[in-house]
Amino acid sequence: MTVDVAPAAPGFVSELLTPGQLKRLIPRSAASATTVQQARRNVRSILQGRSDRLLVVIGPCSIHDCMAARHYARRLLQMREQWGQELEIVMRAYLEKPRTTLGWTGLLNDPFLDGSGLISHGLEIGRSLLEELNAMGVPVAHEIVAPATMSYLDDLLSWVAVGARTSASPVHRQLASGLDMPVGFKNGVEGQVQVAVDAIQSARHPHSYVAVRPQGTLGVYSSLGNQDAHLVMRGGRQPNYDEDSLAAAAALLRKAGLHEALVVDASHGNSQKDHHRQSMVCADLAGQISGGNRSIVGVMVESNLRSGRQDLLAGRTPDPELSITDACIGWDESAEVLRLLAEAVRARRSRSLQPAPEVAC
Ligand SMILES: O=C[C@H](O)[C@H](O)COP(=O)(O)O
Ligand SMILES: C=C(OP(=O)(O)O)C(=O)O
Repeated sequence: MTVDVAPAAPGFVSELLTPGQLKRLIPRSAASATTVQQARRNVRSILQGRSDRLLVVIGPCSIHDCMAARHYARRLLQMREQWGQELEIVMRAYLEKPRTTLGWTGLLNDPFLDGSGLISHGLEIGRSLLEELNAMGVPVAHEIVAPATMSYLDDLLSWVAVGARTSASPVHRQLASGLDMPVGFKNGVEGQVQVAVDAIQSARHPHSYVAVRPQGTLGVYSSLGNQDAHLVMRGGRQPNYDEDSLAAAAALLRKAGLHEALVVDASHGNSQKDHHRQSMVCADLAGQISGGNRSIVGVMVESNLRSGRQDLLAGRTPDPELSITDACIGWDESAEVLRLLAEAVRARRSRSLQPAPEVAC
């Protein structure tokens, strides 16, 4: 939903707390800090090939109801425990949405789902939720849409995406170069992979750029470069999760001197926005992984408590368990996808434990 009544006059409408003030108001607890630090370390090990587990970023396309998000997280925690040997499960807790044209832009921007755009409330509600999820032991993922809001949330995030609409953005690349967490750059909406490879190369280098300081003023930030910037294959006009497309992407990474680590998004261009296809994409990826593919290091899934999506209608409270942005797979299907991916990791592991076939001289 967007504001359909133009304001009387353009201009600033309210003050925001500074990032430092919000972090003092809603501090990161010791339990949360442990969740974040462990998850970042685990994801880095996977991306760098030091762990043979699979990163799985799974959860709602967007969060619009905090109770439902907590409920989802409690279920996901059980999955994290059940499949911890095979999977590093990180919850998609996206609080901002990039839109192709118009539409609801996420809990941070419009927490009351009515176009009132009370961002100051959105930041407080969003930060509290992320703190709670981490304190439960569930690490979270987010997409960087508005660079300025990252300084309000960065200490609570274990993985972030730069989306298909922003991988080419110099500002996002610079910001990624200074983040202390793995950043996945998605291929472009039309399916262009090179733009994300270029982004990774840029983000791995040091940059100097204008950034929001904890005190809320602007400053020049000098980054060291982010060695955990990596590629996310999300499809475009055509899916790109098949063996040939992934091999072509791995070749582009190799050519650029980058490690061949691929996270594959089962949704978006890879499902052609039909949520039912996500399980099929995951089954295909599970087959590639079981077959020994080591460049697939992660999978993304859009999943919610209930399958499908709903329109956000003025004056009607939406179902808390059903997506108001992209359609998602429901809980049972999600649990099945996680089982399948975990088994694929086991199969890949057992392959590498088998003695190499004898070669006749
Ligand atoms: O994942 C969410 C959507 O794909 C993204 O926000 C764009 O959505 P839209 O094309 O409906 O605007
Ligand atoms: C917008 C998203 O993805 P993409 O950038 O791949 O369209 C998303 O994951 O919410």
